[in-house]
Amino acid sequence: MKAIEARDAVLSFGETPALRGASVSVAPGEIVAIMGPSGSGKSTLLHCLAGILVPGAGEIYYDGRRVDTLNENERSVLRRDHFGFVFQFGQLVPELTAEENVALPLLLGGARRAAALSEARPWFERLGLAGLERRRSGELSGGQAQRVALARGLVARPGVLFADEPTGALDSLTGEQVMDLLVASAREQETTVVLVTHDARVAACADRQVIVRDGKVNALVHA
Ligand SMILES: Nc1ncnc2c1ncn2[C@@H]1O[C@H](COP(=O)(O)OP(=O)(O)OP(=O)(O)O)[C@@H](O)[C@H]1O
Repeated sequence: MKAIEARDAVLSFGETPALRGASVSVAPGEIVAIMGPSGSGKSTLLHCLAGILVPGAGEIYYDGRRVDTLNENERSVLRRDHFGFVFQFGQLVPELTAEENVALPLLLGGARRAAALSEARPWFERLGLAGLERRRSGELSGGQAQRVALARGLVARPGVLFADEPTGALDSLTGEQVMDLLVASAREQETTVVLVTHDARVAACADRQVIVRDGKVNALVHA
């Protein structure tokens, strides 16, 4: 199980400050929800933790390793080999079948096609998607597509799963089902989770909630 941490992260987009010294420490195997008003810096903090953006000041650590000092290529290898991602709109590759989408992180990690597909397939049963393996994303409901995206985020057993509004495009019942599956699967494979959400019911599924305001993590709520 792996820890992820931001220490005093500062980041501006041009003149717009997005993070003004944001610190958050997520323990190995912990599920943390990042809440806060629109524009407060939640996604920017998630992107810094995930090595997508590099803060102008401050430090990011994954499993005790400094992330923000890695170069672009090193960060992209780190993301590929250690992190999983789920976004608001599943962002499945439309040309690929559902099972090929799930297998994608394994293929990018160098697995052979047959091995990757056979690791991808059990996820369909596990997430209630049996029979949909050969569908393309245009032939899936929003909830089904998001479960495929969740399987893709977890298939390579990442150290950390980053989820940015994973239920934001779903109705509340479907969102609840996706969250239940996310939490159960992450716990089962001991994946640490950093989740951005506006939805208090989604955040309540986490072990702990942190609130971002004006680019700082300034309140802690224990679930
Ligand atoms: N690519 C960008 N270019 C310029 N400004 C940006 C960019 N991304 C974010 N910002 C600005 O940085 C600040 C923080 O944005 P961020 O997306 O992190 O907030 P958020 O809390 O995730 O918002 P929301 O809940 O609305 O998604 C905002 O003022 C936003 O306008």
